[in-house]
Amino acid sequence: MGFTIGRAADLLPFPASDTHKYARGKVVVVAGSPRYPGAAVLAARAAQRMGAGYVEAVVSAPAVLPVRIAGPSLVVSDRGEWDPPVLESGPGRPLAVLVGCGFDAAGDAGECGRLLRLALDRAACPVVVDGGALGLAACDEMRRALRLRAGRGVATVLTPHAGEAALLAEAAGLPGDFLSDPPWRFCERLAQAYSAIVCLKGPDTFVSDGSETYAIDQGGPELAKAGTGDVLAGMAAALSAQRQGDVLCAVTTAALLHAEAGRLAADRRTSIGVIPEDVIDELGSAIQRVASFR
Ligand SMILES: NC(=O)C1=CN([C@@H]2O[C@H](COP(=O)(O)OP(=O)(O)OC[C@H]3O[C@@H](n4cnc5c(N)ncnc54)[C@H](O)[C@@H]3O)[C@@H](O)[C@H]2O)[C@@H](O)CC1
Ligand SMILES: Nc1ncnc2c1ncn2[C@@H]1O[C@H](COP(=O)(O)OP(=O)(O)O)[C@@H](O)[C@H]1O
Repeated sequence: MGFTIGRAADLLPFPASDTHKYARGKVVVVAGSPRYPGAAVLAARAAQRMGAGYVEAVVSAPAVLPVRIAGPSLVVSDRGEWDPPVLESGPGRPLAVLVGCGFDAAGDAGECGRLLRLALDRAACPVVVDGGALGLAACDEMRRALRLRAGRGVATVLTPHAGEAALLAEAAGLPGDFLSDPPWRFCERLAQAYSAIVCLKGPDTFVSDGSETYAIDQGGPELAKAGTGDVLAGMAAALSAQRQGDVLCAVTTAALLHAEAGRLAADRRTSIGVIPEDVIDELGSAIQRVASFR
């Protein structure tokens, strides 16, 4: 249940001296919407800071230029034209897809559903499903798609907060008294029901693949601010790309580093003042601190 800092330290993706950008992992971030463009920037930035060598942001048409300006090192494209071939990690070229941060499932359900479906069907690599895409994943059709992915041996990660987790539980027909389970058990059962790795976020965060479950309790209330979940999702996608053989531990390591970065940001800004951008800024110091346990 506990996840030691030493274990996280061993998973840190320090680059080899002869590496190149693709070898460090590519992350495709399909995120944002006309209503929430900022979520795409937070997630993509966090993926870069978590070591991904190449981050592509696939965003709504009106967001293309603003996202390019916010992140000149991001490769930005229009989601309306997103129709990728099979997205596969090549030899020495790991890949992961993040889908859903800043999706506006209420205003934009058709297009968001198309993008989620494309990500799940075409990505023969880890897919992290976050934000507005979680509500769209809460149905039998998507559960079947996740089961198929698990059967093909590719990991899917769901990152719900308590509200999104309740939607997923209800759609899977989990018992009405389900939320009275201890949260680690709830997380484990969600993972089983969705054939996925579930990262159940909250004051304590639990990460489960349905049989093994880890708890991260280092996070503080400075993280309770809109946008920190987008940061965690970007980090989880980057580490999942780089550690494809152990996505459960990659996501747990992301949650641990996220908590550490929040703490370091609070030391500087107080738990009142921290904003999600500060968590991204402190990620390097969090990595250094965790690396000292190697
Ligand atoms: N800068 C941005 O562009 C941001 C975009 N965001 C995105 O905005 C989209 C929609 O977010 P909304 O703010 O509308 O929806 P929320 O995800 O905040 O809320 C959806 C529902 O869940 C409930 N809920 C939220 N957190 C909960 C918790 N911890 N425990 C129990 N219930 C909880 C809410 O009351 C609401 O009914 C998502 O795709 C999200 O990723 C947010 O991440 C915030 C920042
Ligand atoms: N009181 C708290 N203590 C520790 N961590 C928290 C607390 N409240 C929220 N968090 C963390 O902050 C993040 C919030 O994610 P989420 O609710 O998805 O936000 P958003 O969608 O606005 O980005 C999660 O990683 C969660 O674990």
